Amino acid sequence: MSFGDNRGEAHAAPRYLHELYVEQVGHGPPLLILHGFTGSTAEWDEVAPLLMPHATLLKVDLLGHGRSPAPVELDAYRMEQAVTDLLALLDRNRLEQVALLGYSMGGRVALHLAAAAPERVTALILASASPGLAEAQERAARRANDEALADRIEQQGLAWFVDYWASIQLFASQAQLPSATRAALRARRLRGTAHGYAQSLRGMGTGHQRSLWQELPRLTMPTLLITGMLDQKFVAINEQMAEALPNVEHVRIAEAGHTVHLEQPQAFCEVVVRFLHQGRNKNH
Ligand SMILES: C=C(O[C@H]1C=C[C@H](C(=O)CCC(=O)O)[C@@H](C(=O)O)[C@@H]1O)C(=O)O
Repeated sequence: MSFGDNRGEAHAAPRYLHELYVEQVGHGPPLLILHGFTGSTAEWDEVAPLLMPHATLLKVDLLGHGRSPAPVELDAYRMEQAVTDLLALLDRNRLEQVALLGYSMGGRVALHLAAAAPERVTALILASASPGLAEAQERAARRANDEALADRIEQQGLAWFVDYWASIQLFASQAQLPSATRAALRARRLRGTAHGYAQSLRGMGTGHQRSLWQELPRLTMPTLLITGMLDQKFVAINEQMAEALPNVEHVRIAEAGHTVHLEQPQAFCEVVVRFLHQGRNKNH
């Protein structure tokens, strides 16, 4: 399967458009929101009520997650295929343009969509995201790590992986969350499947995508980068992204780590809503 050069067109045919699970709620201009690895539409449960009065939320379960399928073929998970299916979803909903919000892995998908079809994206919100790894050697090493983890997910099973994943350093700040919040996150992750997560990692993992660092300067849509101050790794990545993006604001949220919308939902939504209204005011 061949893909376009990502400059406005992908040659892949929409393959999963009718199988993607989509929820639409809210009132206002459309906001397509994309969850992170091990997430789903339920990822937004804490923030949807705060965002719904300001936007029509188009929540999607990416392949291998939530109530969307987990195909066997790895090409299904490639970023270019995800972009093609999401653009077809917008077409089906007769949405010429949307604002786009992606968290972590969903932010990497959002960046691919914005790079492939910038004319479709009125505003880009990236929460704890990255444009991938710049160096081929980094990508190769990450692919090897992700492949090994994917195999382990399938060998050790879902419960093992969910507990392992919650324990990684990147999510250390979540230890401060109420136990009920952590339990709800664990329950959400357990509603996925070991196969779906493993396949997503093999097809859409950080090491499997191309680097989008060189594409950032041509993304002229208003872009909001959100990171948690306690997530030093992604604060640093997003500071570098902000240097390359031409129309960008980087907001660092206090007392939050990687999953800002879970750790500081009110602050997260205030920043998102202000940014969305700013963009609308400029267009009128
Ligand atoms: C562990 C690293 O990378 C992973 C961390 C975050 C991303 C993600 O989507 C996590 C969502 C969540 O569980 O809340 C994930 C991704 O982008 O696919 C990364 O693999 C790291 O140290 O970079």
